[in-house]
Amino acid sequence: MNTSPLTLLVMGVSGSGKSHIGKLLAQAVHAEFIDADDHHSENSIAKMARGEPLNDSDRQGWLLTLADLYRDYRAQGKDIVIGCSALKHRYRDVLRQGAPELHILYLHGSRTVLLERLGGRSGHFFTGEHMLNSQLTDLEMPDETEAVRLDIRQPPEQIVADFLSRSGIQR
Ligand SMILES: Nc1ncnc2c1ncn2[C@@H]1O[C@H](COP(=O)(O)OP(=O)(O)O)[C@@H](O)[C@H]1O
Ligand SMILES: O=C(O)[C@H](O)[C@@H](O)[C@H](O)[C@H](O)COP(=O)(O)O
Repeated sequence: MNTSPLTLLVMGVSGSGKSHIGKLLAQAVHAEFIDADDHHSENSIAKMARGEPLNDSDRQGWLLTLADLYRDYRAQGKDIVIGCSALKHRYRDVLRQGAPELHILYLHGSRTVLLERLGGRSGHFFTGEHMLNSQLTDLEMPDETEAVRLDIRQPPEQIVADFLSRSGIQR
């Protein structure tokens, strides 16, 4: 059995279920869950609160921080699940700098379902429809060699079970 620390990423646009599924996945493998949203700079949070989408330069330091988190957890022998949009190939390359054996769950959904999900959520700093549009424009979907892609219309428990079986993770 492989005992090296698990490094997992749950990715997708806003409303795809990264936080919800990421927490369930972390429970299932007894790992810690980290929400990338908790690591945005104050500037980025203020920018999103004004309804302005983030750009590459806003995301750069944030992604490096997340890569460092993967590195720290690996160094301590601890399993970690991060929920992060990780929209572009080069963003995921930054994350892999801290986690060379990153297992990725890509949560895929239509714009219609995503908007429904965002509409059902309250108390979150990210709400605008045009912000979702911007993320869908930025999104560079991973292919099947990079990630396990699952449909967000499935029940959360099913998504977690399918991901674990398709990525061959046993914990
Ligand atoms: N597979 C699913 N089926 C039904 N509802 C879901 C599913 N995944 C997430 N949700 C719900 O959709 C909303 C958005 O999920 P959330 O985890 O906040 O997304 P994200 O972190 O990607 O923005 C939440 O209300 C969450 O409970
Ligand atoms: O790359 C991005 O632009 C972000 O990840 C970011 O804008 C994120 O989407 C918001 O912080 C909302 O958080 P959720 O994605 O969890 O809804």
